[in-house]
Amino acid sequence: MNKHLLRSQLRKARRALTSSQQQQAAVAIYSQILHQHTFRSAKNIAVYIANDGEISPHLIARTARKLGKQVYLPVVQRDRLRFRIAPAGAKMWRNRFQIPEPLPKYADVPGDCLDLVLMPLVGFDKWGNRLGMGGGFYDRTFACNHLRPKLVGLAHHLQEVDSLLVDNWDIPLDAVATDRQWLSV
Ligand SMILES: Nc1nc2c(c(=O)[nH]1)N(C=O)[C@@H](CNc1ccc(C(=O)N[C@@H](CCC(=O)O)C(=O)O)cc1)CN2
Ligand SMILES: Nc1ncnc2c1ncn2[C@@H]1O[C@H](COP(=O)(O)OP(=O)(O)OP(=O)(O)O)[C@@H](O)[C@H]1O
Repeated sequence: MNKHLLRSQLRKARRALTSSQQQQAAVAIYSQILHQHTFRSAKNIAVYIANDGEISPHLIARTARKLGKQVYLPVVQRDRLRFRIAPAGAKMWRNRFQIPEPLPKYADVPGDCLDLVLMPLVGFDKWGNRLGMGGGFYDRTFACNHLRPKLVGLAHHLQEVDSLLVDNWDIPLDAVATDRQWLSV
């Protein structure tokens, strides 16, 4: 199946989850991540604001701050992402995709300054290939091999597919955390 069709089907399935399913999934994924060495050892962690039925990392972000970690959110700059410090209750505006971003008064850094990036995804397979929203933002941001942080996709289990078609610009994930399992690649 081509990326376009698969993307629209998986997005539809994700959006069809009820709010109680979403809440349970957010708790489940939080419990998964909390025990992982990649999370415990990370000092600078990027999360995202859930959109379009994505699994929400808000519980992870809250605990990360309590543990003294610095939490960042992606900001869209031209064709790639930078990561802006997002303290609890940070003031936000919406970007061109209507996703909230912290205001520019908070400092931002390039992706290679982070230890761990929790990434939204539309689909994934057991080899850590990732299907995103189609903008190529994460792929461009982490195209450079050296100094790449740990990239961990967060997903509802229904976002797993047998195998994704891989393009040469696709950057594979180091792991995928779902509401049911932790998959190290
Ligand atoms: N929560 C979240 N934040 C994120 C991403 C993401 O996938 N999820 N991104 C990951 O890259 C970046 C933004 N990329 C995005 C790319 C396309 C669409 C999107 O909804 N496209 C709509 C059309 C929206 C419009 O143009 O107004 C669509 O395809 O229906 C959203 C975000 C940065 N922040
Ligand atoms: N490193 C790169 N250099 C130039 N163009 C790129 C690069 N990575 C991705 N692209 C472009 O981005 C477009 C979208 O790629 P793709 O469909 O794989 O996005 P995605 O991974 O689903 O989205 P996202 O990373 O935003 O979640 C492609 O048309 C591709 O040409």
